[in-house]
Amino acid sequence: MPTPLIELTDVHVTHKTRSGTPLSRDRVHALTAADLTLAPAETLGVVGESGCGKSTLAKVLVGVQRPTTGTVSFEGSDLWTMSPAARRTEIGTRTGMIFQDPSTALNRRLPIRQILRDPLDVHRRGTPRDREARVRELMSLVGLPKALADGLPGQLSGGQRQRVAIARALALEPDLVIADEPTSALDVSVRAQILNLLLDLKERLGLALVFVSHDIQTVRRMSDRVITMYLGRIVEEAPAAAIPDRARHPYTRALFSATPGLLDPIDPIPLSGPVPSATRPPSGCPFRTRCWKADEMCAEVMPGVETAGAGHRFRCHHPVAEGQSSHELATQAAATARTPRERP
Ligand SMILES: Nc1ncnc2c1ncn2[C@@H]1O[C@H](COP(=O)(O)OP(=O)(O)OP(=O)(O)O)[C@@H](O)[C@H]1O
Repeated sequence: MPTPLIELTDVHVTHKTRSGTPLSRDRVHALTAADLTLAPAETLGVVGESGCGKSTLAKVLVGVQRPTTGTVSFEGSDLWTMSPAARRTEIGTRTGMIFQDPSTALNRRLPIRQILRDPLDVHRRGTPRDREARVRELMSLVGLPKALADGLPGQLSGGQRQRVAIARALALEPDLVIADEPTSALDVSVRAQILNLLLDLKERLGLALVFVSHDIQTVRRMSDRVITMYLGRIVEEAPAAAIPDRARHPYTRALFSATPGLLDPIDPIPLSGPVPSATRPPSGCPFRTRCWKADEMCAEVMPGVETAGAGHRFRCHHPVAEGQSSHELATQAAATARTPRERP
C-alpha cells in the first residue's frame, strides 16, 4: 500500500471548558480516538451535526491543532515530533485551508494581488518577478479577471472573495486542501460555481481534498469517501457510493434520511433529544441517548470497529441491516418514540 498522505492514530483533542473554574477538571472532548488515513488525491467528506468535531478534525489534519494525545503523520513523518520550523514548512507549503466565510478570512486592507503574494513572499518562492507571474496564474486558475488584482476584498462579491481564498490556499501548490464549509456563507446562486471550481481544481492539480459540510447531499457528490462524526467520534467511514442505502450506523442513516433530493419521498428518521454535552459524553456508545436501537449493552460498552466491506467501517452494536429501507427505519424509530421507555 502506498504511504498515506496523512495518517491519524488514536488522536484525542480536549479543551478546558470556557466556564470551568481554574481548578475544574472538566474538559470538552472535541475529538476522541480518531483513526484515519487519507490517500494522495483522495476526496474525503466529513459530515455530522454542529459541535460533533468536524472543524477540530480539519484543524488536526492541517496541523494547526495539536492533538492532546495520539499521532498525526504527514507522509510517514510524525508532525508533532518535528522541529517547529520543519512543521511550519511542511504545513505551510503542503496544505491549504479554505474557510467558511471569505469576508473574515481575507485581510480587508490588502489588495488581492498582495493577499495572493503573501504566502509566496513568506516562503520565498522564486524571484519577485516569478511571484508576480504566479499571482496572475492563480487568478486565472480560479477564474478571477486580472482587473481585480488591485481591488480590495470589500469591492468583490462573496463568490469572488471565495475564489481569492481558494487561490491563496493553492498558492504554494499544496498536496492537501481542507475546505471547511466553503459555501455556507455564500448566496445559493454561486454555491454550485464554487463547488464545481473546487472539483475541477482537484482533478487538474491532483489534490487531496477534505470537504467539511452540513450539506450532506453535496458532501456525497464531492467525495470518494465519507466519514460521519458524532460527539467527537468517527462513527462510520464509507465509500460515498455506499451512502445512504448501505450505511450501517443508525446515525448516518438518520442524517441522510432528512436530506432533500437523496430519497424520494423523504422519510426523516426521528431522533430523540439534542446532541449531549461534549463535556460529559454518555457512557458506552455516544449516540445511544438518541438511538431507537439502544439497549443496556450500548450504555455499558463502547462499540468496537466493524468492517462492512472495502473501506467501510462503523462502530455500532446494533447496525442497520443491509438493504433496510429508510421508510422501515423511520417507522421503527417513530414507534420507539411513541412508546417511551427508560433509555439506558
Ligand atoms: N477552543 C475551544 N475551546 C473549548 N471548546 C472547544 C474549542 N474548540 C471547539 N470546542 C468544542 O469542541 C466541540 C467540537 O467543536 P467543532 O468546532 O470541532 O465542531 P463542528 O462539528 O465543526 O461544529 P460546527 O459544525 O458548528 O462548526 C464543540 O463542543 C465545541 O464547542
